[in-house]
Amino acid sequence: MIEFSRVSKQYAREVYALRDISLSVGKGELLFLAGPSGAGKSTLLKMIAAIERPTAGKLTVSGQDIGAIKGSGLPYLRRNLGLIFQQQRLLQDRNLLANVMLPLIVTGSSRADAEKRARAALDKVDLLDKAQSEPQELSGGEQQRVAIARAIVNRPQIILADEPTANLDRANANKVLAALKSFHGVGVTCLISTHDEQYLTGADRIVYLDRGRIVDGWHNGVANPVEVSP
Ligand SMILES: Nc1ncnc2c1ncn2[C@@H]1O[C@H](COP(=O)(O)OP(=O)(O)OP(=O)(O)O)[C@@H](O)[C@H]1O
Repeated sequence: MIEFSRVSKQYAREVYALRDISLSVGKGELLFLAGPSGAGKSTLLKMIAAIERPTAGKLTVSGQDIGAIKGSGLPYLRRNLGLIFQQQRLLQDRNLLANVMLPLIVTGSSRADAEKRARAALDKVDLLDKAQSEPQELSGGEQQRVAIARAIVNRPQIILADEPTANLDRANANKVLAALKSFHGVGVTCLISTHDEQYLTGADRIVYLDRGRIVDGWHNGVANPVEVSP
């Protein structure tokens, strides 16, 4: 479903965020992307959403070639993606229900249908009782769970979560990960990035990045020297 074939991303002349990445992610897989700050995790996730494009190699997502996708193809691609990125803050002057309804309203759902589905999404992240609260009344972990509800309300096939546990204590981080894993449990493909090794225990599949390359492991902030990427 997601296929990186010798993909590189070069931002400036000397800045390679990703180098020669080959990676295949199947439908319904749960994959953790690990690696220290600056390893290229955000860039890799942004490329799947065509926010950034490869500068070499080929990336396909659900059969679409990301390097070749035109502006008119982006809404179709992104309808199938649930994005949980740091930059996408919640609207502070609207309650949780309105925040989660928004992606449905902008894609033309009726208010009644949007409300029904937004309530179901809030229920899945265990926040239905706070539907009328405003974001600033919530803890960081609760805000992150609202962001998950907003990302999944369109029933995407793929969820991309960039450091969803950043700035959370262990208990809240575990709740956020449990919410994400529950969507994986119903067949959604999930890619989750983290620079924090403690959240990787029990993960089915971990891809370690270091300085833009896939490496075979990474412990206490240090990459194992053997590279598995060609
Ligand atoms: N828009 C950009 N322009 C130039 N360089 C960039 C840009 N975005 C990222 N980079 C560089 O690319 C490299 C990889 O960055 P990226 O944000 O993908 O890493 P990361 O693993 O997600 O790090 P973090 O955990 O800190 O978010 C870094 O050296 C970064 O400085």
